[in-house]
Amino acid sequence: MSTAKNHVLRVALRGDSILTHPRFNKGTAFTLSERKAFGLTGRLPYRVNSLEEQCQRAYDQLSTRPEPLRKNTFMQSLKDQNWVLYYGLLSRHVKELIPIIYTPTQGDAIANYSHLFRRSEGLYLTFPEQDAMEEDFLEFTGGRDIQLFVVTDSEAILGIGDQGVGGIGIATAKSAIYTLLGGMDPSKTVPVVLDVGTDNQQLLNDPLYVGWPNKRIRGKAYDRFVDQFLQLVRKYYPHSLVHFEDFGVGNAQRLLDLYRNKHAVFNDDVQGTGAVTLAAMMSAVGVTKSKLSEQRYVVYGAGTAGLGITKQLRDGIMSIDKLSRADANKRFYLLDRYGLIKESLGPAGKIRDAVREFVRPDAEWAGAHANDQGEVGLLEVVRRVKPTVLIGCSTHAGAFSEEVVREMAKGTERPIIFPLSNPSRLVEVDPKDANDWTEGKALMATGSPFPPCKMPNGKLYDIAECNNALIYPGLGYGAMVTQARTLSDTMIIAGARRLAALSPALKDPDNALLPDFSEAREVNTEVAIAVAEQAIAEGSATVDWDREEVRDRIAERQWIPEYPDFIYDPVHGEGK
Ligand SMILES: NC(=O)C1=CN([C@@H]2O[C@H](COP(=O)(O)OP(=O)(O)OC[C@H]3O[C@@H](n4cnc5c(N)ncnc54)[C@H](O)[C@@H]3O)[C@@H](O)[C@H]2O)C=CC1
Ligand SMILES: CC(=O)C(=O)O
Ligand SMILES: [Mg+2]
Repeated sequence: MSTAKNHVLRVALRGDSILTHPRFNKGTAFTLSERKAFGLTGRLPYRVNSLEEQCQRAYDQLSTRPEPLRKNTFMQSLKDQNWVLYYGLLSRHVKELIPIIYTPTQGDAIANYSHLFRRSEGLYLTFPEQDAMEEDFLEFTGGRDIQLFVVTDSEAILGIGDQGVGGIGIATAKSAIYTLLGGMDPSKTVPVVLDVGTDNQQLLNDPLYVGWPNKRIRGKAYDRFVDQFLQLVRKYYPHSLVHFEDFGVGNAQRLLDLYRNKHAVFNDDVQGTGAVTLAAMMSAVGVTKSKLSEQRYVVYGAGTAGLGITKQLRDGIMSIDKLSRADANKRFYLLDRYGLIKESLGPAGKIRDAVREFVRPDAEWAGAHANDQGEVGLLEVVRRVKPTVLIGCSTHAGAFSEEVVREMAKGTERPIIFPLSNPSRLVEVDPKDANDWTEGKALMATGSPFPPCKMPNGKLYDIAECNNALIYPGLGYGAMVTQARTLSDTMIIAGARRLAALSPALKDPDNALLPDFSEAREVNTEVAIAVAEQAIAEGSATVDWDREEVRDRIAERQWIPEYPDFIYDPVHGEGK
């Protein structure tokens, strides 16, 4: 709740109102004088605890719950009660608890949202209520200083598809990560779900489903609804950042392109995933002592993340190795459900406009082994292309089979293999298997956490977690804190380069390609600094800081989970 130690806050609430308000509640940590001033003496047991003691107690309670989903519901109820304690606990156990409040466990919580539902959190904008959207928006935001909206329409949640209203759980989780790892003040962040219905039949059949039980709205009506929301944001919060999360493949890139020149918008699945993968790739080519432009990239799953990664790597090749766009594009081979994306898929309507730049010429594939429909599969692509890099974002578990991985290893000394699909069960290859099949030569990164692998020399190889959470809080915070008008491609590349510069593999090539998640807060702060410096350098920042003061300014402003001292002020205090 504070941005600095010994911060003082004037608060207008008292009695039960302050105890039940998660932003202001301190529970047993209210001091004796605060208890008197806020009418709490009879409402609390005698002993005053420190935050440290509260965290210890909460951690003990959490530890009695063996299953991750039960830990997740415990954390959720802690968040409903006391933000400082929730973030205090998380920040003391970052690596252990991120998988509980985020992927993979949050995916299960979202899939069970209507059954686990206890309390609403965030802004629910529902299609049939669109006429009242402005009223609902204003009622919720209540004139508060909002800096960030994290919005989803729930069509493509974390690799588990359309989750209807339950998708609010990704907006709340991504917001919490902004606070935990980026230093964003949680009272200035709004998670939003645009409930435009769902095509998930299981949810539609469920009598307990709490969302709008209707088929998903598409086309112009959908666009108008999304636009209505964006107009409100632009009208009332022109300096805010809008973070799009887990929109479907037909909308993610399209909405980003539509709004990027009108407001500071960011699509995490496209840009965040692209940026973290670029950083991991820079680190991998550092190990192989080669260049980004010298790789042959096979990207399996050309959806939102796959294409976002491809474009970000392509932009990286252009800006770092100075290749032309056309030459950089040629380094990529994309595959989707119909195999390799090549010209002849076009007439059958199997190529999305968005991937056109990366379509391979048919002539190049004359004589290739194909199925009856002329589709060329992954193994054949690997045989012919001899990729140095294989990236998975397909949700096709096990797609990188032993045959594929061994074939790849024949063509390159150190295969760079990034199976990035979430949750863990959908990974394209278990890193342990890829490690065995390549005799420890593979350089790997995954989307969810995996245990280290044993290399033939007996050393353990840590698997980098190439998840956008290692970078998006810093990208967003850097843009937000400088009130940048846009989060530009150059700001994103600056963030990715800073992340790559922190890679443990720079010290020892046997180390992980990215910093460990236990350091994710420090890492994201560095990313935020790089983004802010770039925003200032390119003139998109609206603050008048010198580049040299960025680090100090960011440190001053970051929200940290510590209790401020409260002064009761019924007239001017916060919380009224
Ligand atoms: N590590 C990270 O930070 C991130 C990981 N992801 C993960 O990437 C995966 C994909 O996410 P999105 O791109 O948002 O989904 P998406 O639905 O936009 O893309 C998936 C693509 O894979 C294709 N695909 C599905 N089955 C396939 C198969 N058998 N063979 C070839 N292609 C196939 C689909 O046609 C689609 O184009 C998910 O598991 C998601 O959790 C997404 C964003 C960030
Ligand atoms: C990590 C993430 O954004 C996803 O899996 O969708
Ligand atoms: Mg996502």
